[in-house]
Amino acid sequence: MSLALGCVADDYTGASDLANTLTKAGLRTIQTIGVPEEGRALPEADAVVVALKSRSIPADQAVARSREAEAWLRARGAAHVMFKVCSTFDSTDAGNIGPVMDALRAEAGETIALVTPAFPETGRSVYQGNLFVGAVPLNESPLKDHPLNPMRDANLVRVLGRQSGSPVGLIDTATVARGAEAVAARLDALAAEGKGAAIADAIFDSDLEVLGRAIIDRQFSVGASGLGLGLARALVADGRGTTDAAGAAVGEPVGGASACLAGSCSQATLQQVAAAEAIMPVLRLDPARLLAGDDVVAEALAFAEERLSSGPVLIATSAPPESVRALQAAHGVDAAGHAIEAALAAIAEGLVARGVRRLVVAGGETSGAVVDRLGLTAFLLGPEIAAGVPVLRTAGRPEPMLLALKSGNFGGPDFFGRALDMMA
Ligand SMILES: Nc1ncnc2c1ncn2[C@@H]1O[C@H](COP(=O)(O)OP(=O)(O)O)[C@@H](O)[C@H]1O
Ligand SMILES: O=C(O)[C@H](O)C(=O)COP(=O)(O)O
Repeated sequence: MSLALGCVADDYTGASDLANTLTKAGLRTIQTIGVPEEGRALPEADAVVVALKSRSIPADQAVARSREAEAWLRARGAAHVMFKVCSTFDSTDAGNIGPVMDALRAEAGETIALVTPAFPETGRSVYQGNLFVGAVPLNESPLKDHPLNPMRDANLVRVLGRQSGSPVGLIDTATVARGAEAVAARLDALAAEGKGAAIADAIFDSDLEVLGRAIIDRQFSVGASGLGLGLARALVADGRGTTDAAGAAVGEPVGGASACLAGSCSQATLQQVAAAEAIMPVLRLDPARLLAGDDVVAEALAFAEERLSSGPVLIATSAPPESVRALQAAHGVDAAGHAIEAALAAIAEGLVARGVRRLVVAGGETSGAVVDRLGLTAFLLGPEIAAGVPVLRTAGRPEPMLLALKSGNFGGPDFFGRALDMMA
């Protein structure tokens, strides 16, 4: 395997989001869960996205796991490694974007890293270093109420500066408009000033193409799917991609039952769960009962068992911000989050034991818990369900499954039905 591009992603939904973008741009891409075991045979690919569940763990653990993934990618020919973070820069002042960036930049032998979470296809843009979600700054968007990392500062130069051990500069939109050489020159100038990172403005895909061209021959960058698009288009333009990769099929249909799980509490997921009630049985779990020790998992599996032969079901813990805050006040943010993730993962395992082979999961941390519990190790990319959300086919599992790992903020109100239709 000689990779054109290697990516280390800090959560599983973000990994599949990026893998989808790279595939559409013409790179044969596979997503692995963690670093593959030594000697593990993988399909031929131009790019590999190594998915880690490292966004919300202690920074030192995130750094160690990211280093392992970066080394595995370099050993397979990846000249450029991109650290994939959330398009809404999901993180806290304790990390992990800054600490992981600092470590991987050092491993790459670079003095500065270009950083941008811009992803215009989903309404993420960066202007004067400020991240916008649609028309509003990050700190006025629903991300201000995220259960694990509420985003309360839109200025990424400040946000990353609080996380990184090195000063952070800005590559503004006027510089980007002047083209790749101007961006490269600005990066070098900021490095000469002692900056270790530069937030790059980007509003349109054309800006991301400029950024991709500017850094494709460097060794390291940090971004979301938008920067992945820019890098992929630069590689394909250089003849280092495979133009027939877009929309790769997922092979033979997969039989069995279908089910959906939702742990995301994003505004988009709340709307999608509500809309799903019109097309399938929906069970809304009470996390307070779960945390009080009631066997909510058994109740959920009994609910599913009675209905799976007739069609898909949706099991959700998703709740509005005020309910989330109340539960967290009573039990703690991490304790509540981990308990709910573990419960949804146990439910997923029970669903598969009851014949589910097509599974839709809403939420990044939720997807990580579910995929790890099911012991899935790699995915092939299928068609796109919604911007940033592809159909995934398991690789290496004796009996294949189809999954959709939906980033909390992605997809329209009809997402669950649309995903199941595309998997059928
Ligand atoms: N009703 C709830 N109250 C509190 N926390 C919840 C509730 N439902 C889910 N959670 C937790 O909120 C977090 C959602 O994170 P995640 O799955 O990454 O979703 P997103 O993709 O929207 O960020 C998880 O830790 C999950 O366990
Ligand atoms: O928004 C993105 O860039 C990715 O899809 C992502 O990282 C989503 O993370 P989430 O936790 O599923 O929102």
